[in-house]
Amino acid sequence: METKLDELQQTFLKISKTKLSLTKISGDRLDLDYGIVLPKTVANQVFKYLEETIEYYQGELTQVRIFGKFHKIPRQQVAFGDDGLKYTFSGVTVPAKPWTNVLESLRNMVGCLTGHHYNFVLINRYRNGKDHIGEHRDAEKDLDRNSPIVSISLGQQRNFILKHGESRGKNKSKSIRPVKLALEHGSILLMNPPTNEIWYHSLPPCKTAPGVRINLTFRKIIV
Ligand SMILES: O=C(O)CCC(=O)C(=O)O
Ligand SMILES: [Fe+2]
Repeated sequence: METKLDELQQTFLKISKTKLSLTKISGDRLDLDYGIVLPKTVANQVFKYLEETIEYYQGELTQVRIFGKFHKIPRQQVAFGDDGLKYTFSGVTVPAKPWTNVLESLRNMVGCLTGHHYNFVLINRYRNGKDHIGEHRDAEKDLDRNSPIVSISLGQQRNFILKHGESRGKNKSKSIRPVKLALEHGSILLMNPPTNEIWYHSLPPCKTAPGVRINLTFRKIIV
Protein backbone atom coordinates (compact mmCIF):
# COMPACT_ATOMS: atom_id res chain seq x y z
CA MET A 1 0.00 0.00 0.00
CA GLU A 2 2.77 2.49 1.01
CA THR A 3 4.62 2.20 -2.32
CA LYS A 4 1.34 2.46 -4.22
CA LEU A 5 0.59 5.72 -2.41
CA ASP A 6 4.07 7.08 -3.12
CA GLU A 7 3.51 6.15 -6.75
CA LEU A 8 0.23 8.05 -6.78
CA GLN A 9 1.90 11.13 -5.26
CA GLN A 10 4.68 10.92 -7.89
CA THR A 11 2.03 10.70 -10.59
CA PHE A 12 0.32 13.85 -9.28
CA LEU A 13 3.69 15.61 -9.28
CA LYS A 14 4.26 14.59 -12.91
CA ILE A 15 0.78 15.79 -13.95
CA SER A 16 1.44 19.10 -12.12
CA LYS A 17 4.19 19.85 -14.60
CA THR A 18 2.07 19.23 -17.68
CA LYS A 19 0.00 21.81 -19.48
CA LEU A 20 -3.70 21.04 -19.29
CA SER A 21 -5.66 21.37 -22.46
CA LEU A 22 -9.16 22.28 -21.41
CA THR A 23 -12.26 23.31 -23.29
CA LYS A 24 -13.57 26.80 -22.49
CA ILE A 25 -17.31 27.10 -21.95
CA SER A 26 -18.57 30.64 -21.72
CA GLY A 27 -21.84 32.54 -21.61
CA ASP A 28 -23.47 35.46 -19.80
CA ARG A 29 -21.08 35.78 -16.80
CA LEU A 30 -20.36 32.07 -17.20
CA ASP A 31 -16.73 30.97 -17.38
CA LEU A 32 -15.85 27.28 -17.17
CA ASP A 33 -12.91 25.15 -18.24
CA TYR A 34 -13.43 21.43 -18.65
CA GLY A 35 -11.30 18.43 -19.60
CA ILE A 36 -9.69 15.20 -18.50
CA VAL A 37 -6.90 15.61 -15.94
CA LEU A 38 -6.33 12.05 -14.70
CA PRO A 39 -5.70 9.25 -17.21
CA LYS A 40 -8.09 6.33 -16.69
CA THR A 41 -5.62 4.08 -14.80
CA VAL A 42 -4.72 6.93 -12.42
CA ALA A 43 -8.39 7.89 -11.95
CA ASN A 44 -9.12 4.23 -11.11
CA GLN A 45 -6.35 4.22 -8.51
CA VAL A 46 -7.53 7.46 -6.90
CA PHE A 47 -11.13 6.22 -6.82
CA LYS A 48 -10.02 2.96 -5.16
CA TYR A 49 -7.84 4.83 -2.66
CA LEU A 50 -10.72 7.13 -1.69
CA GLU A 51 -13.16 4.22 -1.40
CA GLU A 52 -10.76 2.34 0.86
CA THR A 53 -9.69 5.19 3.12
CA ILE A 54 -12.21 8.02 3.33
CA GLU A 55 -14.65 8.05 6.21
CA TYR A 56 -17.62 10.30 5.59
CA TYR A 57 -19.33 12.42 8.22
CA GLN A 58 -21.99 10.83 10.33
CA GLY A 59 -24.71 12.17 12.62
CA GLU A 60 -25.39 15.91 12.75
CA LEU A 61 -22.96 16.69 9.97
CA THR A 62 -25.10 14.74 7.50
CA GLN A 63 -27.88 17.32 7.77
CA VAL A 64 -28.51 20.73 6.24
CA ARG A 65 -30.89 23.44 7.37
CA ILE A 66 -33.35 24.78 4.81
CA PHE A 67 -35.86 27.42 5.99
CA GLY A 68 -35.14 26.41 9.60
CA LYS A 69 -35.80 22.70 9.09
CA PHE A 70 -33.15 19.99 9.13
CA HIS A 71 -32.92 17.58 6.23
CA LYS A 72 -30.64 14.61 5.71
CA ILE A 73 -28.39 15.30 2.74
CA PRO A 74 -29.02 12.98 -0.20
CA ARG A 75 -25.33 11.97 -0.49
CA GLN A 76 -22.29 11.46 1.74
CA GLN A 77 -19.91 14.29 2.56
CA VAL A 78 -16.60 15.04 4.26
CA ALA A 79 -14.07 17.89 4.17
CA PHE A 80 -10.30 18.11 4.50
CA GLY A 81 -8.19 21.21 4.83
CA ASP A 82 -5.58 23.27 6.60
CA ASP A 83 -5.54 23.24 10.40
CA GLY A 84 -8.68 24.56 12.05
CA LEU A 85 -10.55 25.48 8.85
CA LYS A 86 -14.34 25.36 8.86
CA TYR A 87 -16.81 25.93 6.08
CA THR A 88 -20.40 27.05 6.53
CA PHE A 89 -23.05 26.38 3.91
CA SER A 90 -26.78 25.57 3.93
CA GLY A 91 -26.94 26.31 7.65
CA VAL A 92 -24.28 23.81 8.70
CA THR A 93 -20.63 24.24 9.57
CA VAL A 94 -18.32 21.43 8.58
CA PRO A 95 -14.89 21.18 10.21
CA ALA A 96 -12.01 20.18 7.96
CA LYS A 97 -10.16 16.97 8.80
CA PRO A 98 -6.36 17.20 8.46
CA TRP A 99 -5.01 16.49 4.95
CA THR A 100 -3.99 12.92 4.14
CA ASN A 101 -0.75 12.65 2.13
CA VAL A 102 -2.59 11.74 -1.06
CA LEU A 103 -5.21 14.49 -0.75
CA GLU A 104 -2.53 17.02 0.04
CA SER A 105 -0.54 16.10 -3.04
CA LEU A 106 -3.71 16.23 -5.14
CA ARG A 107 -4.34 19.70 -3.66
CA ASN A 108 -0.80 20.70 -4.64
CA MET A 109 -1.34 19.37 -8.17
CA VAL A 110 -4.56 21.38 -8.52
CA GLY A 111 -2.66 24.43 -7.25
CA CYS A 112 0.13 24.02 -9.82
CA LEU A 113 -2.29 23.46 -12.70
CA THR A 114 -4.47 26.47 -11.91
CA GLY A 115 -1.97 28.88 -10.34
CA HIS A 116 -4.22 29.25 -7.28
CA HIS A 117 -3.61 28.02 -3.75
CA TYR A 118 -6.31 25.86 -2.19
CA ASN A 119 -6.71 25.26 1.55
CA PHE A 120 -9.86 23.14 1.60
CA VAL A 121 -11.56 20.29 -0.25
CA LEU A 122 -15.17 19.18 0.07
CA ILE A 123 -15.75 15.57 -0.93
CA ASN A 124 -19.22 14.45 -2.00
CA ARG A 125 -20.01 10.77 -2.52
CA TYR A 126 -23.10 9.82 -4.51
CA ARG A 127 -23.90 6.24 -3.49
CA ASN A 128 -26.29 5.56 -6.40
CA GLY A 129 -28.42 7.28 -9.03
CA LYS A 130 -30.80 8.66 -6.41
CA ASP A 131 -28.13 10.59 -4.54
CA HIS A 132 -27.89 14.15 -5.79
CA ILE A 133 -27.21 17.80 -4.98
CA GLY A 134 -29.88 20.46 -5.41
CA GLU A 135 -29.52 23.80 -7.22
CA HIS A 136 -27.17 26.15 -5.41
CA ARG A 137 -24.33 28.60 -5.90
CA ASP A 138 -21.02 28.31 -4.13
CA ALA A 139 -20.91 31.98 -3.19
CA GLU A 140 -20.53 31.81 0.58
CA LYS A 141 -18.91 34.86 2.11
CA ASP A 142 -15.90 32.96 3.45
CA LEU A 143 -14.90 31.73 -0.02
CA ASP A 144 -12.28 33.72 -1.90
CA ARG A 145 -14.23 35.12 -4.84
CA ASN A 146 -11.16 35.43 -7.04
CA SER A 147 -10.26 31.74 -6.94
CA PRO A 148 -11.93 29.30 -9.29
CA ILE A 149 -13.63 26.36 -7.58
CA VAL A 150 -11.95 23.26 -8.95
CA SER A 151 -14.07 20.14 -9.25
CA ILE A 152 -12.59 16.68 -9.86
CA SER A 153 -14.92 13.81 -10.66
CA LEU A 154 -14.33 10.09 -10.25
CA GLY A 155 -16.45 7.02 -10.87
CA GLN A 156 -19.94 7.08 -12.34
CA GLN A 157 -20.42 9.75 -14.99
CA ARG A 158 -23.26 12.12 -14.06
CA ASN A 159 -24.83 15.22 -15.58
CA PHE A 160 -24.06 18.59 -14.04
CA ILE A 161 -26.59 21.32 -14.82
CA LEU A 162 -25.92 25.05 -14.61
CA LYS A 163 -28.77 27.59 -14.63
CA HIS A 164 -28.45 31.34 -14.94
CA GLY A 165 -29.80 33.04 -11.79
CA GLU A 166 -32.12 35.30 -13.77
CA SER A 167 -33.49 32.40 -15.83
CA ARG A 168 -34.87 30.31 -12.99
CA GLY A 169 -38.37 29.89 -11.62
CA LYS A 170 -41.58 31.78 -12.37
CA ASN A 171 -40.25 35.31 -12.16
CA LYS A 172 -37.40 34.89 -14.57
CA SER A 173 -36.26 38.03 -16.33
CA LYS A 174 -34.07 36.33 -18.93
CA SER A 175 -34.32 33.16 -20.95
CA ILE A 176 -30.84 31.82 -21.01
CA ARG A 177 -30.63 28.09 -21.66
CA PRO A 178 -29.20 25.82 -18.95
CA VAL A 179 -25.77 24.36 -19.62
CA LYS A 180 -25.44 20.59 -19.25
CA LEU A 181 -22.07 18.86 -18.78
CA ALA A 182 -21.46 15.13 -18.45
CA LEU A 183 -18.74 14.98 -15.81
CA GLU A 184 -16.48 12.08 -16.74
CA HIS A 185 -14.26 9.81 -14.61
CA GLY A 186 -10.94 11.66 -14.19
CA SER A 187 -12.29 15.03 -15.30
CA ILE A 188 -11.59 18.51 -14.00
CA LEU A 189 -14.00 21.43 -14.11
CA LEU A 190 -12.94 24.96 -13.24
CA MET A 191 -15.77 27.25 -12.18
CA ASN A 192 -14.10 30.61 -12.71
CA PRO A 193 -15.32 33.91 -11.28
CA PRO A 194 -17.90 35.34 -11.61
CA THR A 195 -19.74 32.10 -12.52
CA ASN A 196 -20.74 31.27 -8.94
CA GLU A 197 -22.13 34.74 -8.29
CA ILE A 198 -24.72 34.31 -11.04
CA TRP A 199 -25.14 30.69 -12.07
CA TYR A 200 -26.72 27.92 -9.96
CA HIS A 201 -25.58 24.34 -10.37
CA SER A 202 -26.98 20.93 -9.48
CA LEU A 203 -26.40 17.24 -9.98
CA PRO A 204 -29.90 15.82 -10.42
CA PRO A 205 -30.84 12.20 -9.65
CA CYS A 206 -30.35 9.87 -12.62
CA LYS A 207 -31.83 6.35 -12.74
CA THR A 208 -29.58 5.28 -15.59
CA ALA A 209 -26.39 6.17 -13.67
CA PRO A 210 -26.52 3.81 -10.65
CA GLY A 211 -22.80 3.60 -9.81
CA VAL A 212 -20.83 5.37 -7.10
CA ARG A 213 -19.50 8.81 -7.95
CA ILE A 214 -17.01 10.82 -5.91
CA ASN A 215 -16.55 14.54 -6.45
CA LEU A 216 -13.87 16.71 -4.90
CA THR A 217 -14.23 20.50 -4.92
CA PHE A 218 -11.09 22.39 -4.04
CA ARG A 219 -11.82 25.78 -2.54
CA LYS A 220 -9.99 28.70 -1.05
CA ILE A 221 -11.41 29.80 2.26
CA ILE A 222 -10.47 33.26 3.47
CA VAL A 223 -8.60 33.01 6.75
O1 LIG B 1 -20.78 16.73 -7.28
C1 LIG B 1 -20.59 17.72 -7.98
O2 LIG B 1 -20.19 17.63 -9.14
C2 LIG B 1 -20.89 19.09 -7.45
C3 LIG B 1 -20.78 19.25 -5.98
C4 LIG B 1 -21.11 20.66 -5.57
O3 LIG B 1 -21.71 21.40 -6.28
C5 LIG B 1 -20.69 21.17 -4.26
O4 LIG B 1 -20.13 20.42 -3.46
O5 LIG B 1 -20.90 22.36 -4.00
FE1 LIG C 1 -21.53 23.42 -5.63
